[in-house]
Amino acid sequence: MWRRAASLSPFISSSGSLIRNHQTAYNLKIWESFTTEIPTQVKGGKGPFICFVLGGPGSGKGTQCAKIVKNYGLTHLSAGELLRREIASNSEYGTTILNTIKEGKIVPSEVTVSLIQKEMESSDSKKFLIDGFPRSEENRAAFERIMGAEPDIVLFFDCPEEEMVNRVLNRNEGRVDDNIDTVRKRLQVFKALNLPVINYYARRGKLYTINAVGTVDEIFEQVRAVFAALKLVTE
Ligand SMILES: Nc1ncnc2c1ncn2[C@@H]1O[C@H](COP(=O)(O)OP(=O)(O)O)[C@@H](O)[C@H]1O
Ligand SMILES: O=c1ccn([C@@H]2O[C@H](COP(=O)(O)OP(=O)(O)O)[C@@H](O)[C@H]2O)c(=O)[nH]1
Ligand SMILES: [Mg+2]
Repeated sequence: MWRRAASLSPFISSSGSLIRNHQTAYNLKIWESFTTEIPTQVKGGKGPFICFVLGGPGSGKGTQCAKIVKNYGLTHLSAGELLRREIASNSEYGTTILNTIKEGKIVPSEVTVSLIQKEMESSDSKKFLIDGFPRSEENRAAFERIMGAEPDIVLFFDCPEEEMVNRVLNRNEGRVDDNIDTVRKRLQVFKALNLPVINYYARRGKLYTINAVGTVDEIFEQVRAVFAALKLVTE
């Protein structure tokens, strides 16, 4: 079992410097994201803790998720990895998914949500880190509708485009979408479809913006402050 404290720690609520003074690469009105209360769960506290991890391609989502898993024991579900696994398994949607990823577009919500749903429902975990999803308002609505759940918090790794492009082009994981043409398309999709989701969660007081420039450890210190403030306790 795990639980959360009833309010944010003084560290975040009094100084708030980690998030409050940060000018985002995309000029988001992140002041709206501030809340002095822990976000309420739509499921009355009965469902698992859900953290969505958002950010452009190469912003460091996967890298930071690995550290969150190590330090806080959340179960990591990367939507992109689930889709790549589906391609590798030659499933009925494999070719469609592959072509969509090559184009930097977004796979139909039903496909992605059903993969996430399968993972969540077959797991005993009570805390999930959902990485790279939702990528559009339609994705978000489909998750809410199908899962009957909302995230408790959303981390946004905010990174300048030039840095994201450099990281993607140097990633060396042999991905079909890590090339300059696809990454340019992915950045357009990110701005057009993913930023509105990020803004939505800012308005809902669930967004924690992390400055994604710096060393992996420096960035993780900001993440640690968010989790410390939430007092996620594993019992
Ligand atoms: N803070 C950082 N500084 C420089 N390179 C980084 C940093 N964080 C991650 N990377 C590298 O950038 C690339 C993209 O990181 P990744 O975690 O895969 O991002 P995302 O999942 O957001 O696309 C990887 O090669 C990773 O090793
Ligand atoms: O919910 C998702 C997650 C990923 N993708 C597709 O998978 C690609 C790679 O996603 P991933 O999260 O692995 O990329 P990252 O942002 O980590 O580089 C995206 O560009 C999309 O084409 C998608 O359609 N829906
Ligand atoms: Mg990733």
